[in-house]
Amino acid sequence: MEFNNLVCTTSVEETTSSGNVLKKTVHRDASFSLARNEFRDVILRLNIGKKELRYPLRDVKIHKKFVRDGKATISLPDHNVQFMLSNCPPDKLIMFLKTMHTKLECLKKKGFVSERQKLKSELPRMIQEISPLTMKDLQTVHEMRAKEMEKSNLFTPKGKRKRNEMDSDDKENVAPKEVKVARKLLVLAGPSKPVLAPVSLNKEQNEVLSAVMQGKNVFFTGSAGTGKSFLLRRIIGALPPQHTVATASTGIAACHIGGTTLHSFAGIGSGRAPLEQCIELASRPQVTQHWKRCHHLIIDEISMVDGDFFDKLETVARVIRLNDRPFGGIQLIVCGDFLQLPPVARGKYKRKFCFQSKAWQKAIEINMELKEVRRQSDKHFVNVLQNIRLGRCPDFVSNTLRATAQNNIEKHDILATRLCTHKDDVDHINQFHLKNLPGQPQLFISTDTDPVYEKQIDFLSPVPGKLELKLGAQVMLAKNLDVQQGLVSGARGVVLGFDKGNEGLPLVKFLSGTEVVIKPIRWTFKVNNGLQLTRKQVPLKLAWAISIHKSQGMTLDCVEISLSRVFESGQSYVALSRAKSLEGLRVLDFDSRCIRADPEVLRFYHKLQLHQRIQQTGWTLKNNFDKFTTNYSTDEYFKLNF
Ligand SMILES: Nc1ncnc2c1ncn2[C@@H]1O[C@H](COP(=O)(O)OP(=O)(O)OP(=O)(O)O)[C@@H](O)[C@H]1O
Ligand SMILES: [Mg+2]
Repeated sequence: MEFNNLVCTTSVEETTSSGNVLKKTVHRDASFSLARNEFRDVILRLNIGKKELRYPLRDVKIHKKFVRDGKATISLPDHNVQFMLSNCPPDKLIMFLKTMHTKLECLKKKGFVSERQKLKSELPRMIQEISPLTMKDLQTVHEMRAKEMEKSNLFTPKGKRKRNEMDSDDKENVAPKEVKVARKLLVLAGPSKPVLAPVSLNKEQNEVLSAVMQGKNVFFTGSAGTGKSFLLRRIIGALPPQHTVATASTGIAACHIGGTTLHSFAGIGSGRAPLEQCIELASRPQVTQHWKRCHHLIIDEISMVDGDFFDKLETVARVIRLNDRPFGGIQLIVCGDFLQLPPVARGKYKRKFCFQSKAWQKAIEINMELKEVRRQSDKHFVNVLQNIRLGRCPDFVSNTLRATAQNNIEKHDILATRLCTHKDDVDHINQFHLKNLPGQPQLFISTDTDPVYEKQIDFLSPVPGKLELKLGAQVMLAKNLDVQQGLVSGARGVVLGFDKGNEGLPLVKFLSGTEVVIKPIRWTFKVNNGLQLTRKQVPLKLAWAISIHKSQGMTLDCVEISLSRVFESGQSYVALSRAKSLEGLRVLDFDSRCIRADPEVLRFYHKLQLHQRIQQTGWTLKNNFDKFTTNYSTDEYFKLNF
């Protein structure tokens, strides 16, 4: 990601030396960059229209509490000026601030060239773009911080301990923030690479990102675990937050990408009312405002979005935005896997997938496919899952899955999570097991923004407002706490006790063997009327069972599946593909009849691949027509919309 051209809205405040604001101007299309002059000073450049302002940096104060929302304040007391940045792509802003801070720290270590020396200098004048952060920069800052720590007597001679004698909490607390950042970056980058090179996306993910950044309407798909949601989070981080709306078809999936549900954004209720009524609903001032402000609409788990709903959305967007282009000119970034869960069937109506809608044909410009599976590393398991995805069940697939029935996946008293086809079963299993545990239950009640929105928060939140736990309760983490320690969303554990010294918070042992007291954390949910709802709660949920529907999008440690009541195409695939490994999976009653893929979806994917092959090989339709049309009539072939 190019870090050194931060386009955003900025308010420039000229201040007195005591900080009083003398003058304030707001610029919508400002751009900040960092540069060096002939004395190696770090220069902050601000471009407003044709004007360029330059500020050599010495003392900088950064307020970054809302950096994830694309906002920050940079104060330069030496220059009596401060900049309030907003609508910055969050990831870019973070990189920019890190670079500015680290480069300045390094310069402080080397020492500034004095004004006197500058006056005497005969160096030719020059200004050049600053280089990206390197490992050397980080090491310099790391060393400086360590020295500062020593100086500030945090390591008193008496209390001095070797690092490996500390427990993990100590390590986290002792490391200053900069060192933690440095560590993280050290892990991400190879030793000789600039640290801010695009680090963690693979080639195909980067291709999607670059199509998105070119403003194309993109649909990207791929099997379960190919990193679609992972990539979406990067895409969200690269777009201006005020104009970007991240949504998903379900509350849980929306929570994975820090967004809201598509229905909540659309503001047209269930979308089943006649079009005129939907338009009326969307014409309410607050809803209209959101539609107008949205330039980039992101939708995850598109497979569960109903095609008719998608069509209505498209018309509503055009009408409300008074713009005839598809979706009223909004850029669409859509992802999901149509071979996973389909839209919920509505009575006698025939199910319509999104790709069967007129809006889809009109709007989607580029189709891309991620092929590298990241969730599972075992090639054999990946192969089994690929067959299931396509509704195939050759012998090696059924043999492999049947063999898992013998798997002993219980460890450290942590039982496998049962994935259920029906929600009622989930509640029943969890409550039954909890009740049967001896001891008093401990209740954890969330702190929500406003009890009035409890239902809405319940729908969006991955954790309940009232969480009842007991010693021995099977639990699952609902948020990434420490990726390196394996404390990620979906990680399985068991409650070992309640820490009296810590407000009675639950002490949980995880499969990795790590034992941690789980503290409440805050979730923020954006809803359509501009409100930000929050819930503060212990990030745990009961995990004897969860529904397959809610598991879509998740990565799970140890799962047990009974497929006998599967009723949807794709349901078995979603369930099985949550497991990270065959060792962490137990299929109780495998029956090849429960492996089903929707023929319409298969046809859609077939066409998609056909189209990609044509593009890749550059073959002309005319010369190679026969090779591609084995499954299609000529008519059908020419109807291909790719
Ligand atoms: N480039 C990457 N580098 C490291 N890990 C990755 C990368 N891409 C994906 N992952 C990891 O792979 C796992 C699966 O990713 P993710 O949940 O985004 O897949 P998905 O395609 O959205 O799956 P599903 O279809 O089940 O929703 C996650 O643990 C994620 O962190
Ligand atoms: Mg996903």
